[in-house]
Amino acid sequence: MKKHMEDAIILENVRLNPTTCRMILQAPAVAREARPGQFVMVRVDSSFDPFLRRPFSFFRIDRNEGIIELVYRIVGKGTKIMSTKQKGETVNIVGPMGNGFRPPPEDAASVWFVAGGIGMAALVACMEDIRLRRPRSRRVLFYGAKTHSEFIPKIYFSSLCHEVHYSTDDGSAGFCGTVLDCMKSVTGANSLPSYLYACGPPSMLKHTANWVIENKIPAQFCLESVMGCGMGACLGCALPGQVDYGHGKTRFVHVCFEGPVFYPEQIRWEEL
Ligand SMILES: Cc1cc2nc3c(=O)[nH]c(=O)nc-3n(C[C@H](O)[C@H](O)[C@H](O)COP(=O)(O)OP(=O)(O)OC[C@H]3O[C@@H](n4cnc5c(N)ncnc54)[C@H](O)[C@@H]3O)c2cc1C
Ligand code: FES
Repeated sequence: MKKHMEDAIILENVRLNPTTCRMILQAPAVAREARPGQFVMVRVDSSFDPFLRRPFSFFRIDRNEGIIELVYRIVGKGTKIMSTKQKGETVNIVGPMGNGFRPPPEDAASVWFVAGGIGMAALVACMEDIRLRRPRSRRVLFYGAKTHSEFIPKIYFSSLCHEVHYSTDDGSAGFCGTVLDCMKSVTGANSLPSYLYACGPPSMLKHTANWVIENKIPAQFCLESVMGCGMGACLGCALPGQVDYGHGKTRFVHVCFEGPVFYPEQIRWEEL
């Protein structure tokens, strides 16, 4: 897949909640190639400080209009600078990077999406895509966060799924507990999903992976790791896992070019 570098024009950059922003970018070259689950590397400032580009998933993609959207949580220097950018300014981006989500089988009766915190940023584009590709599948979202103020507004996802279940660690909204416990609480043994997509913090993914493997549910997981180059040069994004290229299995997977989307069997979760 062709990658592009372009100066993307900021069309909007607004807060969705106290710690999360949404940036809309006019980026026709990247948008043309982008798929859900892939990401862009953003140079947050032309001053080269911070020096390394930061990776962000495609939150939404509009190929016809040449627009991509990012939803990002402010956690450090780079994202703080991003949050100060104004409409009309540009940010240099490179992408699309990574493999992206594959669609579920044609006959998948129910597809579940499990989002933990800012992991939701990668799943909205996936839900939108599956709504178009598999209109007969029942789409159910489980959305967990530490506390209610971390949720992004439901206007961004409520029309994409048939059911939404919220959970918070502190009980301030929805089910009180983890998103996996929330899933288990609404699931009888007879109503397991045909397919599952997940994105969130490592501990959430780990527990969800054990659960899908145990219940033989086909799934894809979108993972994060701290990235240097984002394009396979530095090997800094390695995680314990295995990819079979037909001549023996590897011991590590590289999130930027073999991921960020993996089948649960490809990761050594116990070592994460
Ligand atoms: C493929 C991919 C897609 C991503 N998509 C999104 C997204 O859509 N929205 C979003 O908000 N974030 C996303 N992230 C995480 C995002 O890239 C980091 O939060 C960002 O780079 C932090 O930059 P910073 O300069 O603000 O923080 P820094 O000052 O670099 O770091 C602040 C803190 O964040 C931690 N951190 C830095 N990078 C990462 C990382 N890659 N993963 C986990 N923790 C990190 C650091 O260890 C440190 O504790 C994604 C990461 C990857 C690898
Ligand atoms: S971030 Fe450099 S190889 Fe993946």
